[in-house]
Amino acid sequence: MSTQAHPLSEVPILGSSQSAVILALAISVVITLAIRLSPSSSKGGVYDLGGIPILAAWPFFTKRYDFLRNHFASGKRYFQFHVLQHRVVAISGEEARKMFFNEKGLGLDEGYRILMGGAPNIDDISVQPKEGRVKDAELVKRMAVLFRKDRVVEGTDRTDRRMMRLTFLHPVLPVLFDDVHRRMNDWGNEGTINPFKELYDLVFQMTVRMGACRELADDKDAIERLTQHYWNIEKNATPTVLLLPWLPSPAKKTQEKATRELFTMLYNYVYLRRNAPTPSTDPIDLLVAYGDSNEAIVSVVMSIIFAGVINTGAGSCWILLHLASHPQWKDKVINELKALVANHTNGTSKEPLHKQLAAIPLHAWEEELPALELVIRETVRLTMSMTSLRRNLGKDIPLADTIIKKGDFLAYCNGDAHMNPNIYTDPEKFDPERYSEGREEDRKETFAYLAWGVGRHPCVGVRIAKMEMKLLTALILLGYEYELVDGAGNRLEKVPLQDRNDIQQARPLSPCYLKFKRVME
Ligand code: HEM
Repeated sequence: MSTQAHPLSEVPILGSSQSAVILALAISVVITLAIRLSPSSSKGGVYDLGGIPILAAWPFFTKRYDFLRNHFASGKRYFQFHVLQHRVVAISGEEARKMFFNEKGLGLDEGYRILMGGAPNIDDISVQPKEGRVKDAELVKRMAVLFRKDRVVEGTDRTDRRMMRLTFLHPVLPVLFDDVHRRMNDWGNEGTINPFKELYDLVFQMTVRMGACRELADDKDAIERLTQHYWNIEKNATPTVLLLPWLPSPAKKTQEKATRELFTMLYNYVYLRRNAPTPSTDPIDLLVAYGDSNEAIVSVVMSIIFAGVINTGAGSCWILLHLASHPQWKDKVINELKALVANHTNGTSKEPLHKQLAAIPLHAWEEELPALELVIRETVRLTMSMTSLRRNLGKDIPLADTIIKKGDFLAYCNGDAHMNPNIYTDPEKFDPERYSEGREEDRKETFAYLAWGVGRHPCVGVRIAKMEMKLLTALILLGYEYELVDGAGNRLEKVPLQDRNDIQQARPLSPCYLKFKRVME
């Protein structure tokens, strides 16, 4: 393994000393934008919201789901508004959806980076990777290799020769079970947890194990700090930061500070692994073997952790919430999990639950839990009704009687399909049976089911995300009895509605906790 010095001081990270100049510049740009008033109009089949651009765009950043759905409900099929100097076209319907997910020139990353924020981005701290940045498409390839099935099970890799030298037989699954079990022990035998904190913490733990290195995954305090940095970046992705990215607002400064600290923290682990006497099979070592610079590896690991935590965290929480209020599905899943344990372990084993579950082969987790698969499918349909974003990086694209030009943005609310009563009967209802043979509601239109991505950008983490959700569900359903309670500890019979404007964490509209009692070690 090649060594690389630890010149963190050499990494050019800009401070915020230019604040005063930037502030003056920002104010003048805001004034310029604010006076660019235009009336609303309909041109080329696209309705222009008009008005003061910054005000017209504001609800897109504060209540995105309501903003898009309300405009479409009022009869507009396509409408546009401006974010900074950029044109954003919001689209709906099957034809536009097909174009959105299939069109080659539409870039995913730029869409999210500029219109969503919330993810750490080393551009915010002006780090210059010495050997160039890992391109978005390359980054996705790196992730795909790290999360291959055979690596999860036994660590072999047949397609990538550089990685092959380092990927020995090293099953990750038992380590994940150990990690989660150890952290669940901290809950005690009885109590109440906020799933949107505790389960997200467990998902962070698993994602760090899957996407970084053992030194970090074994250090609970370091993961706690890392988690804090991520939430600081996410919580401070305010409309001001997104609409006025040059304004040195407190939120922007907090984001930059968190990104810098996150970068420094991960950089130290990359340095540690690169200079370790013997390479391991951990993801950071594999990325070192790929030949990437320390800075590039940090940016890959940062993205893996963000992509890995956000949706898996929400999915894990909502599976438990929905099962609590649908006892027939809960029983079905529990029976299925018990059968899985009985079929794959020694029925008389005195091993603790997490050890028994860890002994079950991955293929059995993937193939022998049909009811849990349906529950996951339905849960992610409901949680993933957020907005997909793209930027046109290629040639002009015709839409209605208008042209989506290079540099324009497109926004498609997945709720247009997922919450469409013509596709999904009673779409707000949790009804895992809707996918079963004979009903197959998700096949009524092209790309009617978008929860794992479709077309050009399917999710590369789907396999590991499903495994993580199954692992958590199994440990909780078999190891604990639980019910839903509100903030005052009163039992909730019905699951609260999801706040669809909570675009990152997908929390419920009213507080909801899990009251639990341990029933099996
Ligand atoms: C419940 C968990 C998850 C859900 C529901 C989910 C869903 C999605 C969806 C809908 C997309 C497409 C977005 C779009 O078209 O705009 C996507 C893309 C992606 N996902 Fe996931 N995801 C999950 C977990 C993960 C995990 C664990 C990872 C890896 C660490 C991951 C990595 C990615 C990446 C890298 C892409 C972008 C692919 C590309 O640019 O071509 N996801 N995911």
